[in-house]
Amino acid sequence: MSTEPAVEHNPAEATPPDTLHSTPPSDDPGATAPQPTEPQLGALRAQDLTCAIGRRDVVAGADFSIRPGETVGIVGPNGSGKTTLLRVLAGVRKPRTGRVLLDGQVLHEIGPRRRAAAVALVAQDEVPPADMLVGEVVALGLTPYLPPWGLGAPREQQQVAQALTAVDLTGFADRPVRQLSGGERQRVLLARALVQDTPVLLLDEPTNHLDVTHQLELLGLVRGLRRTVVAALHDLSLADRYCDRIIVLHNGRARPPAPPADALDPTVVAEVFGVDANRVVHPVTGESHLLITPREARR
Ligand SMILES: Nc1ncnc2c1ncn2[C@@H]1O[C@H](COP(=O)(O)OP(=O)(O)OP(=O)(O)O)[C@@H](O)[C@H]1O
Repeated sequence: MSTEPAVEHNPAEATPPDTLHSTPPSDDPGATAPQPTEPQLGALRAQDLTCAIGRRDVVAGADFSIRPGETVGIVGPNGSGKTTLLRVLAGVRKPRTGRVLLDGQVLHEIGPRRRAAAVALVAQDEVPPADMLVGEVVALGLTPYLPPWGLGAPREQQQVAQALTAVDLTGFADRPVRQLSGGERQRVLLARALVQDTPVLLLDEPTNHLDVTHQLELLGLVRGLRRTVVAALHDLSLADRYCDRIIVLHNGRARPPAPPADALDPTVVAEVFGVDANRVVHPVTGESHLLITPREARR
């Protein structure tokens, strides 16, 4: 059967989900609790990447690096190429020119099984077969780690149950997919990607269909994972709040990843999206929020 080398990142050896950004340093000299180390895997590098559909270049000359464990947003108007770029970063679409390096290896030269253990993509509006059970869909994320016909072990069921709990779908494993709402289906697909336990997680519009509570929970969850996350997002305020850096796509180009305050500077937002952006301080939390308003609102 498969002659692919052993996977590099087996969930059986994976560290339990931990918070990358939120663990404060201990000031107790006697404290023995181990501090989480920075993730070692999941460095993505786009080298002079041109992504095309047919003969048309959708994004040209993209050149950037994403560090292991970073959460990077991709924003841009409709049709600017967010999905196309994500699919190239996932290895499911070949670039027209340039290459993607994953931990120094050319992504498109890695075999499908090993790639599936390294990169998970939650596509926009994917609809799993309606007659599958929720647990079966989530278990598909374990496929790269299993021997042929290896599904069904208690350990796998436990991993599926944990992932469903992480996306607030405890007890859904035996529900048919056809009985789910759009938002619940979206969270099942995220659970599948969680059990896939890859160093890199690519999300295409992950908050589509989600109510406001689950939008915030989902982005908080993925940001707390010790993984590299790249997410295409339409909501600039959410991108501003949850991303370490943001790539803005505009006129066929990808601006280099920059911290939200720079990437979503009011001048950039006005030029790219034609709306006004203002930073305001939340009156209760004191946090900075990006406020988007239509241009005519100021007239
Ligand atoms: N299968 C296809 N055939 C031809 N053109 C396509 C195809 N898929 C996408 N395109 C075009 O490629 C461009 C980029 O599409 P893409 O889906 O990557 O944009 P996007 O930024 O993700 O858009 P949205 O915000 O609407 O989801 C668009 O102009 C789109 O019309």
